[in-house]
Amino acid sequence: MAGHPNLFSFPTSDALAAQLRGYVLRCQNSALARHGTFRLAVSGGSLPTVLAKALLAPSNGSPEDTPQFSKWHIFFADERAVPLDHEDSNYRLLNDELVNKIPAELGAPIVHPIDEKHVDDDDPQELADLYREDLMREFAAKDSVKVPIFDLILLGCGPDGHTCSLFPGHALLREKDAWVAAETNSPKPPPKRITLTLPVVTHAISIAFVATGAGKKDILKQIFDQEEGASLPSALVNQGAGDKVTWFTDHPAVDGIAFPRRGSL
Ligand SMILES: O=C(O)[C@H](O)[C@@H](O)[C@H](O)[C@H](O)COP(=O)(O)O
Repeated sequence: MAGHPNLFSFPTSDALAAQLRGYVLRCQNSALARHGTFRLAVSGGSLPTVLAKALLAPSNGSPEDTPQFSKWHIFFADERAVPLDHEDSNYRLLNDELVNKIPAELGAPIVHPIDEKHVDDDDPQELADLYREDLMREFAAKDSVKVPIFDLILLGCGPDGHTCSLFPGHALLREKDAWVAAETNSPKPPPKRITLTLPVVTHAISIAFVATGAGKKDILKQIFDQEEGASLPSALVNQGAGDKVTWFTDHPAVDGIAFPRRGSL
């Protein structure tokens, strides 16, 4: 994949949110021009809160700066195998932080949750298979496709370098064919989850990470600056998707990273 990921660092959370808004809306606008809908996937963690700050800010009134939520299909980059109203649910988090706060005049997105009937299964494979079927309906209704091509995937990066529910050293990192995989042994609780796989993540048109705070400094240094970081899940996204990847960070998170970084998009 051509090019290097774009690493941006911002002085404040307001500055980051403003740039993230512009980026997401550019992704939206080109997706709507291409196929009339905006298909994205989001992670859990701190991402939904930052995304809400970005998207619920007032528009400057231009069509380009307006989220057209009724044309959005939101999937989950990863989800925990818990009921949808559980405090660990990424669906609940996204609703609480963003979806339930969208003003009526901006329309409502279609959000694609996991199938709640299977959250108590011992093995989350059925959950993963059902989520794949949902993706098939959206991405492969007319033509068969090898992988779904999301317009945008929004990711977090854990302090161990994980992203989605793809954890360092897990066999899932070698998955080549499946779209959605089951994780039964997540080091970050809860242990049972489903996740998009690396091929799906790296085939997206655009991929953005949001990683802030001094707690991310050591892992970002490994991911960007050190060979030992090359096998970390977040680094594998960088390698697989190159300059399709944009990192939104703050200054404490990139403290000590050697190569130049740009301050605004
Ligand atoms: O559901 C999850 O657990 C997340 O999707 C996970 O991959 C998250 O994005 C990272 O752990 C970063 O989390 P923070 O943004 O909170 O650091």
